[in-house]
Amino acid sequence: MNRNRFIKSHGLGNEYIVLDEDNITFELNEKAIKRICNVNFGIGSDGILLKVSSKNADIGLRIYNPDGSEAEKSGNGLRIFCKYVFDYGIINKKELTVETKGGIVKANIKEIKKGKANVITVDMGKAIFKSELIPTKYEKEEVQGEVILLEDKEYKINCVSVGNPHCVILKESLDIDEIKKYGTKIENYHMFPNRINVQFAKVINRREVEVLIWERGAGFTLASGSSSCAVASIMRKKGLIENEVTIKMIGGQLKIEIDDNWNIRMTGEVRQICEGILSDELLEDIEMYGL
Ligand SMILES: N[C@@H](CCC[C@H](N)C(=O)O)C(=O)O
Repeated sequence: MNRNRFIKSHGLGNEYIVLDEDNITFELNEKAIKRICNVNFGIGSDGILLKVSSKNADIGLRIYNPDGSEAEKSGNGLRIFCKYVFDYGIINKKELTVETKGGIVKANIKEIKKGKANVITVDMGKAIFKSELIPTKYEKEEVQGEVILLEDKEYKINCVSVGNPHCVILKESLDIDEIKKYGTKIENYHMFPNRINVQFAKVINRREVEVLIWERGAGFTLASGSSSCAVASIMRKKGLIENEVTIKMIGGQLKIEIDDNWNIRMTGEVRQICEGILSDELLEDIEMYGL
């Protein structure tokens, strides 16, 4: 394989660049991540997925946000990564395990189109509602319906971890400008020591939910797999939905299933955008300037 080869794919408009630890000639540090993810000075992406080895699973994955921070888990990231290892013959089976910082997940290539993985299911693990494990600084056992005040706005928040931390706000109507304005304030709210991903969610009916997303370390995105799992978990806990629900986002939709023990399964499409080589000039600029 060529040195510094990358592929770029998206899950419902949530885009990721995939790199292989054994195949890059530079250190994937904060400077490099920021520049590669920048749309003007790099390729542009909602994050980077780095293939690493694993002793405990078929393969390992590290997930980076465009601000250089590392995430424990990513739903779209996992489906994109599984498509990559399947399409490029790195793993030659339809059922595989992937080790992330947020735990080991089991994935299943559900639909293959022209020899390439198209629809993928991932068992994302359990929804965790315990405040300190999310983590939050709340002393209460769980953060459900807690009120926060942000300058001129009050929100009732509900928190959950699906491997990474989420803050779900139930709304009667969804406003993109509002999440763009308050997303960053909620992400960085002082009660969230590791920051948090934010969702505004509206129930359409017991099987359909509409969601807007503000991602930790990435900002406003068109879709998010772990956010979909988080929203479904909170809504299920409140008895607002059935155990199988379609999460509708700007970029597309995902099917989320939650069993009685809070195990979450996510199913959705992934599409490749392009593949290429990071140029020597880009690597020189990372070295010299960062972003
Ligand atoms: N887009 C992702 C979530 C990526 C990680 C997130 N920004 C975090 O910091 O936890 C998804 O599809 O789940």
